[in-house]
Amino acid sequence: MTVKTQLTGVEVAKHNSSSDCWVIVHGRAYDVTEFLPEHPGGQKIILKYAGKDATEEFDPIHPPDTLEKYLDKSKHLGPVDMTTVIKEATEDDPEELERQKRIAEMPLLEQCYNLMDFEAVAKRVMKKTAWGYYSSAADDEITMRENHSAFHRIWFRPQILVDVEKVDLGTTMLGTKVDIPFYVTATALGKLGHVEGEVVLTRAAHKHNVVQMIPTLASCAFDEIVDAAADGQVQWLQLYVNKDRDITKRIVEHAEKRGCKGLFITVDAPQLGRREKDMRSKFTDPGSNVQSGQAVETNQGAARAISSFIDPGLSWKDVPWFRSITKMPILLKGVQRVEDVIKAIEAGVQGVVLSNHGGRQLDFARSGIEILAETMPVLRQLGLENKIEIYIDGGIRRSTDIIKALCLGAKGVGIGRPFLYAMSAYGFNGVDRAMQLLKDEMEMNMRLIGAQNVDQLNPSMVDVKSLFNHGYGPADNLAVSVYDPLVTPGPRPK
Ligand SMILES: Cc1cc2c(cc1C)[n+](S(=O)(=O)[O-])c1c(=O)[nH]c(=O)nc-1n2C[C@H](O)[C@H](O)[C@H](O)COP(=O)(O)O
Repeated sequence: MTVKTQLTGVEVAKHNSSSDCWVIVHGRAYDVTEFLPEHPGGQKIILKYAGKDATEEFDPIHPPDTLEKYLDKSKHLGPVDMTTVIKEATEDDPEELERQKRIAEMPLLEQCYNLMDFEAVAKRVMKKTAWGYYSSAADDEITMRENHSAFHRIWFRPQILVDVEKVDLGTTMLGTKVDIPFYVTATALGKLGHVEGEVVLTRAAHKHNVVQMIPTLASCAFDEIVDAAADGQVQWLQLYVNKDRDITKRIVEHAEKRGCKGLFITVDAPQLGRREKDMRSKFTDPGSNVQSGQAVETNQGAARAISSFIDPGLSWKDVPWFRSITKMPILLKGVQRVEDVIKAIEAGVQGVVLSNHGGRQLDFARSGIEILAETMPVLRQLGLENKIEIYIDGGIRRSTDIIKALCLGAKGVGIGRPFLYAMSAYGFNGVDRAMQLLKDEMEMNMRLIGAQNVDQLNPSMVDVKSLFNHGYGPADNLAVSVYDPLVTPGPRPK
């Protein structure tokens, strides 16, 4: 008697309704009928794949161990003979054909000379859902543009006749020696841009001896990203705090056990910002929001669909609890005014990231570099400047941005989108080149400013007179081109 070991595609296809819903992921079938109302991304996105293979849609958004971790074992139906699964005949989607043509004509990697080149290429070759999610920022995206344009209001006061034959770009971050003062900051859903996701950034960070901050909302499983690191490679954890503190405690303890050397608690996102490019993509459909039980509105985009667990009740009273559950240095990511930097010192944390989340949260929040310029003089006046490590992120696109930040007192800077774009367009080689370009630029500009190492960078080397004067501010592009050409609304959802 032959033991039936595999389901067939025909059998799975029979379970294709909201009252009886099976899907296939990575060659295995799962009964998700009872899970449907709990899915943070809504029911419709799952029902679209009822009775079918959902792997392609599942992968960029969910770490591989998601079903293992969260779907009751009784719903795991076993392997499917994939040769019996009828592949959806994808009618030739003209937009996809167009995109493939642009990929075929994309510039050679060697033709990318700076981080903005990667953005330009990524915009042309990325899937529009992915571009929409990565490039999106809140409301009119004024803060996202201010993040970079603020650096243009800072001018250098270089010193001359310094022997700069040898220039050392190295520094330490939370006690870790790094080759250049930037780190790969936490950005969610790495597999939207590249099939391997965050592990690509892990490998590039190792090659250039910089730190990687692992996002809570990574596409790759946390352990996958840690396992992809080389021996001794340093990684930090970025944490969105869950309303269920037991889950948060487990995540923090596991990260410490796996060797993470820093806990970066994101404090500027009690609710994820309203990112309209992301919302325009056809990512999610209406469905129930498991945590609050409200229906997730249509077109909330990826951000809203994956962030319903975040606790808006997080407050200063939680900091002692965090200090009680981990020995890792604790830093607050998303601090936006000097009063809160002082509170962070009083609360006993080891550092802050002056950041507005890449403009993806509160529009008209100030740039990290402007908050830094406000903060350091006050800390110096109070004799607190060495009590805490201060990082900034947002809009860092040139090594001169890094140098300006260090002149003003930052320990280092976080970089997000540029490495995502480089990865999405050219994979590991793209991120590798992006990091090398920054290193080469920085070595040259350190010579030109007259500094042999980063410790010599100081406030006298920059003129920040105009920094606080926003003038007309960055152009309000959104009013000009409301519909990003690559993310125009598709046909009305059926
Ligand atoms: C670009 C990007 C940024 C995200 C990000 C995702 C993307 C695609 N996500 S988000 O989906 O929730 O918004 C995170 C995140 O998971 N956690 C976090 O702390 N910051 C998140 N950030 C913010 C990031 O850590 C930096 O603050 C920001 O990217 C710095 O600005 P640049 O992109 O200009 O370098």
